[in-house]
Amino acid sequence: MGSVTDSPNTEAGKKITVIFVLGGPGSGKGTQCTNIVQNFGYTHLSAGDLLRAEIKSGSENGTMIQNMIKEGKIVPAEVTIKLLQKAIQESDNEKFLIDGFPRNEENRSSFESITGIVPEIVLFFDCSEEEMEKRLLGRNQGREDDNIETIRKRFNVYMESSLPVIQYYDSLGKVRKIDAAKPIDAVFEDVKAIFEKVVA
Ligand SMILES: Nc1ncnc2c1ncn2[C@@H]1O[C@H](COP(=O)(O)OP(=O)(O)O)[C@@H](O)[C@H]1O
Ligand SMILES: Nc1ccn([C@@H]2O[C@H](COP(=O)(O)OP(=O)(O)O)[C@@H](O)[C@H]2O)c(=O)n1
Ligand SMILES: [Mg+2]
Repeated sequence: MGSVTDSPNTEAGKKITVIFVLGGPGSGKGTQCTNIVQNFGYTHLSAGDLLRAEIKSGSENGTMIQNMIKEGKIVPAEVTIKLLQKAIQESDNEKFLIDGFPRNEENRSSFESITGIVPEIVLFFDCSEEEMEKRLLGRNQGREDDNIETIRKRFNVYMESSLPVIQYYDSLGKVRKIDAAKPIDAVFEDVKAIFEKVVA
């Protein structure tokens, strides 16, 4: 599992396409991934959802993950990558949206060295902190990290650790930046224009 093979994007014997979906907390990553799945046949893998499911499953890492999420910190890459690999291997699909990952340099470099997978493109949902804060406070999904104290910590982590990853992919010409401050439908119009150009 997870071995690097001759073909860069091969996992568990199948050729796969990966698109990373990045942007600040509350920028609309999950919302737009749902739209993309319905229109373009990708499978949505949210790193945050996989980590929250791991807590619920009673896994031995559950308490550690829960504490990290409450503090807005990034869980060690090894843990998140195992969950992503398992989800990829269990899926019949070959096209994946990986949402909320990689969130720091350790996520990025470990994923690349462990799986050998490089993203086709990176979608970047660009939104002001003020708008993201408003959305997170109104999200109403009962998340323990959607409170103002943790939100501020998540914004700091985003600025310090996640933006440099986006800049790295930008230097490789992979980033497709989207104005995420617009209404959901208008953002999706821009997303569609990008996907219509992706050769899958
Ligand atoms: N373009 C938008 N305009 C207004 N609200 C939005 C928009 N996109 C998403 N939302 C809302 O903002 C909240 C955060 O969206 P979500 O997709 O969960 O973001 P992320 O996964 O990036 O944290 C949700 O309540 C969602 O319904
Ligand atoms: N690659 C990742 C993604 C999320 N997480 C953790 O999960 C939390 C929630 O991530 P998420 O992607 O569900 O959050 P949103 O950006 O959707 O609001 C993060 O604040 C981190 O604590 C992580 O540790 N590593
Ligand atoms: Mg999300």
